[in-house]
Amino acid sequence: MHSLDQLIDQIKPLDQESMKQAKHRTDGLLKPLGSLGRLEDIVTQLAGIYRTPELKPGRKQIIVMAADHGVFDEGIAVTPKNVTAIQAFNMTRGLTGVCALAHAAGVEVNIVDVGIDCDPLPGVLNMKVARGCGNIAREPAMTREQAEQLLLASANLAIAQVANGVSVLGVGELGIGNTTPAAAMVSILTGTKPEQVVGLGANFPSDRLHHKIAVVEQAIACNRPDPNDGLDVLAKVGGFDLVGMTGVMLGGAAAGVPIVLDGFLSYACALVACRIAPQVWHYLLPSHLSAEKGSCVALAHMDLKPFLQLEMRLGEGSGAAIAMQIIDSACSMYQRMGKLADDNLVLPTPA
Ligand SMILES: O=C(O)c1ccc[n+]([C@@H]2O[C@H](COP(=O)([O-])O)[C@@H](O)[C@H]2O)c1
Ligand SMILES: Cc1cc2nc[nH]c2cc1C
Repeated sequence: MHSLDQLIDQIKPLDQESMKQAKHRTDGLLKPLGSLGRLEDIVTQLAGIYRTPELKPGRKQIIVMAADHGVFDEGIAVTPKNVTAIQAFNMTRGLTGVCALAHAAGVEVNIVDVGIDCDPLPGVLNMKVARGCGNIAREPAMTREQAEQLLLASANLAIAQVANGVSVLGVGELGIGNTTPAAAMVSILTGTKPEQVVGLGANFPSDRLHHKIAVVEQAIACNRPDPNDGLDVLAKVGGFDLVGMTGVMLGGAAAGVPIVLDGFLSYACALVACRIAPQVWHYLLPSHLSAEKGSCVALAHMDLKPFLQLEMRLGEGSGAAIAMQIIDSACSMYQRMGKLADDNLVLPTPA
């Protein structure tokens, strides 16, 4: 995809005929109508996304976008900044939370450096824009051109994965300090005050939360992003990891596969992706409700109801990995259950 307009044009509305056929088939399965609840909705959505009622299993992959944030210098996180690089490397060794959960779900993890503050890491795809983005409390995170180019490159990465056989994409991230820009994005895109969406991230002390709120307020006041212009929001108060995740959402939708969300950072990106291309919404599948403050505000704004509530707040795509098992369960229901109409409602005649 060469331009953002082209990318947006590529995202089609879901195929209504396939959805109708999938729903009809699900209604005819050996169960009371509607009794498998949201599993039934998932199948209908998948049929609309894949544009066929014949659902075939394919590869599942989580793309983890990793980057550092200039706003770290404002003292908004307690984790050392180099943990972004260390954890990105640990992804390649299979040691992180998402790696363990993805293993259980038969999901691939694809780790991408879009702006970690370190030299390129072995085994990590290098799409580094810079070693960390600008400090949003004092300047834009990046230029509009950088945001647009990274958005397109990330969308193209997602499209290439689909061309190589991936049929379900999940989003994940790594970025010490990234709950600060994400809170700014959620605040702007939902019209909610920062104090209602700024949370503790990775264990920020609650008695210093007022400082993190003040930094988000300062970022918004200094950059004045236009809430109607998603790219402006990303460039001014986002970060490279957040642009990367948004690009994967747009690219995955353009390539016609479902996008499984993860935690708070993914909600901020989904909000901006829907602002850039409202049709993306139909391709999104929520996973869990992150424990991060602001999660309910963001999800409610998009009318997305998470499947799971596990009090998780790790990020990395950990919730997406678990939700992919729910998608597999929905497909298994659709493919393996007997039909109401067959001779499945009779007992064998006694010999
Ligand atoms: O996924 C979530 O909802 C989530 C909530 C809080 C923190 N995190 C992770 O923790 C890091 C950001 O936290 P912080 O405190 O450094 O802004 C980043 O690497 C995220 O992956 C993730
Ligand atoms: C150890 C650790 C792992 C993470 N994964 C995502 N964010 C993280 C933050 C920390 C601190």
